[in-house]
Amino acid sequence: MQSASATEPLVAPPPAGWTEARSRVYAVGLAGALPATLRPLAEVDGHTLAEPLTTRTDLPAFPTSSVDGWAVRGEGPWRVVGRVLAGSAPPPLADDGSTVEIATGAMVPAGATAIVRVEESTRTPEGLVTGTPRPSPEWRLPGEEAAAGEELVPAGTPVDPALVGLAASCGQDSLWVRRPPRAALLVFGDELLTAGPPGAGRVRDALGPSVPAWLRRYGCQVRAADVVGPVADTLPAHVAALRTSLGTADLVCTTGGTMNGPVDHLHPALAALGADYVVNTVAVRPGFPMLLARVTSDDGRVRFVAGLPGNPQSAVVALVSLVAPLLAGLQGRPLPVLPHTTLAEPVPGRGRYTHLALARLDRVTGTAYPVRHVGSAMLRGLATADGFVVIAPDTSGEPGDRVPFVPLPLLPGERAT
Ligand SMILES: Nc1nc2c(c(=O)[nH]1)N[C@H]1C(S)=C(S)[C@@H](COP(=O)(O)OP(=O)(O)OC[C@H]3O[C@@H](n4cnc5c(N)ncnc54)[C@H](O)[C@@H]3O)O[C@H]1N2
Ligand code: MOO
Repeated sequence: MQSASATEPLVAPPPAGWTEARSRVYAVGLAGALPATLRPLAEVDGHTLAEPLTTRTDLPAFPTSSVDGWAVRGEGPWRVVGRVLAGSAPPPLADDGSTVEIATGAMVPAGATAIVRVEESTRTPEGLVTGTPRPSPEWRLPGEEAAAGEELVPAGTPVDPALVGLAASCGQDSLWVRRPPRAALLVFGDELLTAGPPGAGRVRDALGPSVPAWLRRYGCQVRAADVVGPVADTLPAHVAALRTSLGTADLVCTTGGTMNGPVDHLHPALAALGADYVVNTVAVRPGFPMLLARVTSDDGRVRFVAGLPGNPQSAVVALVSLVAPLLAGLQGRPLPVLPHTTLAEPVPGRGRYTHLALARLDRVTGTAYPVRHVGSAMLRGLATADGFVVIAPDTSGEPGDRVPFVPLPLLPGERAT
């Protein structure tokens, strides 16, 4: 591991290619994956499976009637010898010509040869049951869905409500999971206003209110107290703010100060903290000065600082490029596979840089349309886009080209109109 004292600048590796940066950051996140803990089912939504989900029994665990009716043995008419409701283990149906009334979900008694639906049965005046069973079985066999011990879902899968329900059906009371990462945000820039209209050389802080929301959509926990800024444009203030945030957060995002301007203190602050770079600058436009650094504390605990460039759209490019793969690794999830989309219109390349170009997806065809107002200082284009099309270095995008697409972490219903 590289380290540096406060007096020597950090050794800056050359710009990483965008694809390489994604996979490097992911691998480093995975190597520092959050600890696995055993949590009750009611608390695991949004966590990540640290062990595969297995079933403790066959599913279903017993032959289960799928209808209300009569479990019969042999040929009818059948003599009624009892009733079996869901929730108990019935005695066997011992004699041909006998039947028990059965409810949906009840265990089918041993010896039953068919089930006649109640609406397809009749009672004789003597109380015997008649009817014709359907040709296909009316009950579910043990192991039809899964066999005892079978792995149903691999480790690394995000836990969602469907998975929680499945785990309960499998007889699990708790699961080994990795928790959502804790993230913090430090906003740098004395020129930033936190209220009112911009003017007279000052701009509104657009990232303090929005980056925590993006981070939450990537599954992070971000407490209001962990959003700090603007931090004063001095090195001691930067170092102190980073040190405090790193005390509780797994990932501290910072905005601004990634370059070498007169008040850009991020790099010297990282040096003062003994951080080492995972990635320092990425050959992507916009967002080139983005970085990810790693801070290892005396107890061996690893935490990360993601330096998001100050230009607001560039900050979001850094989120999708570095922060998303890092978070996947930290949670033990797979590196997100990028879907492909077809370009509806030309998209220029950016020479030897990868170009991440904001685009909107046609909901019906899945085709990508570049949006307008996409300068790195602008957010207007972002607010209408679904994500970014990826134009590889030394290429340009032509209509009909299939290109990777980096989605924004939008929720169902957003961008629907
Ligand atoms: N000499 C060079 N200067 C710059 C280069 C370069 O290659 N050589 N690269 C430019 C690029 S690319 C970017 S991106 C920015 C990155 O700058 P920093 O990360 O150091 O950010 P700042 O200088 O603090 O701010 C840049 C810009 O963004 C505005 N800003 C910052 N924070 C916010 C915020 N929270 N909300 C809204 N706007 C914000 C800030 O006012 C500046 O206009 O560097 C270029 N310079
Ligand atoms: O690429 Mo900067 O990141 O142009 O805004």
